[in-house]
Amino acid sequence: MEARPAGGTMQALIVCESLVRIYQTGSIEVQALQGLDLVVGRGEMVAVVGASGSGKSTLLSILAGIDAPTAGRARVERWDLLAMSRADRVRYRRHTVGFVRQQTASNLVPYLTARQVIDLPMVAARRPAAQRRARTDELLAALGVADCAERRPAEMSGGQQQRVAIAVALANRPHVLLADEPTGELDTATSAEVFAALREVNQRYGVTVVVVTHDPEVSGQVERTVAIRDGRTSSEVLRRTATGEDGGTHVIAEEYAVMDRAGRVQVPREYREALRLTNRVRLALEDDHVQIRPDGSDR
Ligand SMILES: Nc1ncnc2c1ncn2[C@@H]1O[C@H](COP(=O)(O)OP(=O)(O)OP(=O)(O)O)[C@@H](O)[C@H]1O
Repeated sequence: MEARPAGGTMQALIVCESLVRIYQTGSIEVQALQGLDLVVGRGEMVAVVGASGSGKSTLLSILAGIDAPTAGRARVERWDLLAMSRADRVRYRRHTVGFVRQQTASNLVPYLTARQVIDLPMVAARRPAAQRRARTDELLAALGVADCAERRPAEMSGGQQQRVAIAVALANRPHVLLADEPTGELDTATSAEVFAALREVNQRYGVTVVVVTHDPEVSGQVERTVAIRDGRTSSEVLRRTATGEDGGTHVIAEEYAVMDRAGRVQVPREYREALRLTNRVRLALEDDHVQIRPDGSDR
């Protein structure tokens, strides 16, 4: 598969520009997002990584319509997430996005079977019973949990619970599936299985998937990984498979810095430290690249 620039050649489904979210607790202000830029194309599967506190969950809550941004732009399909009424928000959360949380138990209901819990969002959307039953059977099969249909969460493994949670999130055929550390509580083998399920639904249903993860192994399985640092998108890794001279295929991963609309780029700390780039730097336009050099005027 070809690597592509961030949403470049595809129709953009999610567009965040200079997104800001400030939390105010008493007199303390926390800037969880500080001008984040992100474009996700329709049908893409993107992993979002970053240190604890970098703003990943905040981004996902905003995209899920659970939280509202303070400033900037955030659009998902036709929805402007900064200008939605309460009723819009309910409609958006019911039909446009599906959400899977980290805590396996919080995605399900202890006293409901898998079949009953997958049915719930469709009841809320007033779908006819026959249609609901068919969709439930289809999702249980697609996620490999048909044998769990009549089981309650306590009778399922963590991996099965998360696959049922994905089925719940997909019940109303959303175009976007958001998952916040869906494999955080699972062991490596089970994580791989849940991640494979996300990939499977991404390909089978064409649903756009944004998944937050701490797990580098998991993020290595998607074509595009977006790194957030201090509430901003700092870099992206694009992966593509290429055929070598020996005829074998291998994966090439290339890291890109992300430039915002104002032309700002974050220079990685290792680069800054290696060349002692501080405060002022010299920029020079070359034929096919831009050069950044230490100031030098003080030496
Ligand atoms: N409701 C809130 N009120 C106040 N501050 C908050 C709130 N939610 C998040 N924050 C702060 O915003 C920043 C970003 O938090 P966020 O949960 O988005 O980070 P994260 O990258 O998802 O972290 P983790 O990987 O630990 O889940 C943190 O400094 C956090 O303490």
